Amino acid sequence: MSLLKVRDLSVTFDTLQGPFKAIEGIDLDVEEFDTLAIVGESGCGKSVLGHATMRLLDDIAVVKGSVIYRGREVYAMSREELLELRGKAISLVPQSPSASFNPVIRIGTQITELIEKAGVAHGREAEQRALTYLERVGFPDPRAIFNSYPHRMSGGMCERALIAMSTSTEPDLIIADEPTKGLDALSRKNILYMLQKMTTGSTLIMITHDFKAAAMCKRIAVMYSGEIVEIGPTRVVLEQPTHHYTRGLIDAQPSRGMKPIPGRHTIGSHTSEGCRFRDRCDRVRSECGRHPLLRKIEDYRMVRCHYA
Ligand SMILES: Nc1ncnc2c1ncn2[C@@H]1O[C@H](COP(=O)(O)OP(=O)(O)OP(=O)(O)O)[C@@H](O)[C@H]1O
Ligand code: NI
Repeated sequence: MSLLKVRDLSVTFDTLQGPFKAIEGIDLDVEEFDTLAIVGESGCGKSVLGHATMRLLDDIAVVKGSVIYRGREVYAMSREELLELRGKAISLVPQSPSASFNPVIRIGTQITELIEKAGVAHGREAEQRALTYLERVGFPDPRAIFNSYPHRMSGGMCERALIAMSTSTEPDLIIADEPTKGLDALSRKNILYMLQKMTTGSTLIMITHDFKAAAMCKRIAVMYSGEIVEIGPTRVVLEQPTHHYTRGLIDAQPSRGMKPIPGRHTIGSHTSEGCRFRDRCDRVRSECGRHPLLRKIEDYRMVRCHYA
């Protein structure tokens, strides 16, 4: 049984300009101890997918489809079940540390509270656990960090504390949203090392722009304009991308000369039929006027292109 099973998931936001479809037709299976990177240009729906998985989107989001965690439908869970899911089973490391830490409450107090709320430990024991996790993420003086305020810490330190907090309840699944965003090269390397160490023994979904970060995951899913366009083992996908968008993204990486993908990433306006990437694709043919399905091309490998 998959740990997480997403079926035909779509999210539409009700906006002043009308309905805005952020993700559509997402199918995903994540096995226990799997590590999956989700990549794609800004606005393609990565964070929306992460939040929808935990039923964290607000009411203006219309969610269709299904998210099944350990055989249970997340969208049919009671309030209590949801609290348990978010407190203990799945942990989201949000895109900006400032969104998860209150700047004026000591780091230690916040981690301790989370541990207590999840029912993992209480009082002194919870505090001790917070200290242990701060130590595990490499703070040489965990007590000093425990007593610090988030607004006084650097981005890299905050991200590290966030990883300590998110793993302190020992969740089965960790969804890390852009853990290396805005960090310098050294902090980035540290955070990736830490994330890898701290998620050993759990399942990880890492949302990222950074292919170096993605490379630490066993599998990679590439999203374009609200859809998954390619998914497979990371090494194979990065070495032999089949979708032209994946190829474009790889060539746009700094290590590959930052060659930009021509054209603009259109999001949310999927009124027209056909492949969403066709305006930017250099092998477009008449067939591309038909919307391609995500289809299997090899074992464990799927792509949404008529010509792959
Ligand atoms: N609450 C909301 N209301 C309306 N639109 C939203 C809302 N949240 C997200 N969106 C839109 O949905 C689309 C997908 O957003 P999302 O944050 O998932 O992108 P992303 O792939 O995570 O991008 P980034 O890499 O910049 O974080 C964007 O166009 C965004 O503006
Ligand atoms: Ni995002």
